[in-house]
Amino acid sequence: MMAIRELKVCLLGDTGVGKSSIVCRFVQDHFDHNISPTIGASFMTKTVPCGNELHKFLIWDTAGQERFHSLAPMYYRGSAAAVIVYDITKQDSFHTLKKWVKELKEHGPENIVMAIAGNKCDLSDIREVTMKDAREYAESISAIVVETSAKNAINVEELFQGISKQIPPLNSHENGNIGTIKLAKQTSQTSRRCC
Ligand SMILES: Nc1nc2c(ncn2[C@@H]2O[C@H](COP(=O)(O)OP(=O)(O)OP(=O)(O)O)[C@@H](O)[C@H]2O)c(=O)[nH]1
Repeated sequence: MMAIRELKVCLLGDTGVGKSSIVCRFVQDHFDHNISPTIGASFMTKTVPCGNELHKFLIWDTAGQERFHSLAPMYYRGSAAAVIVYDITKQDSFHTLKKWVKELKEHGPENIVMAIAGNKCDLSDIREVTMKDAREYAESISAIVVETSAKNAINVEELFQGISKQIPPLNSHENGNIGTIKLAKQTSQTSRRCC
């Protein structure tokens, strides 16, 4: 018997930074050059082992287009973690990320784990955001930070592993409102929905 913990995770960030592509790489190990912009939000799950627990990520991939901004609270409310994504080749997207962090701090769950993903690191020859700037900023807000490439499958697993490690274990006194607890056989299951 192994405890399965359901952890709501949302992805936030500018349109086109690669949120859906990161989720698609993580859940389906697939990359689509012609992926469409998300309308509203999309949902997928993936279960991964973490120590003697299983973490079932309930992943809400939000739409980055400004017209969907007002929907975001539905997805970050009750989230154990937020993955905030920017595109390393677009300084503007790093600015948008900071706005999301501010919103999360003001209106998000108190103990939300924040993970910053600098996506498209396969395009580092045209980067506009340095790793140093990203690290310093992440440190200032106590967030995890990693550069990813959904395209080349770089650091996507590591991103979610990093989140898993930041979630206090079940026997911790701090586990308050970060997911429900179920007992189940030791199976690793992945629910796949189209992205
Ligand atoms: N080179 C490169 N391109 C990527 C990468 N990740 C995503 N892309 C491309 O970037 C574009 C946008 O990707 P999406 O995953 O739709 O971006 P999104 O953040 O979900 O966008 P919205 O749904 O509008 O919020 C697509 O053309 C992807 O193929 C990456 O790691 N490297």
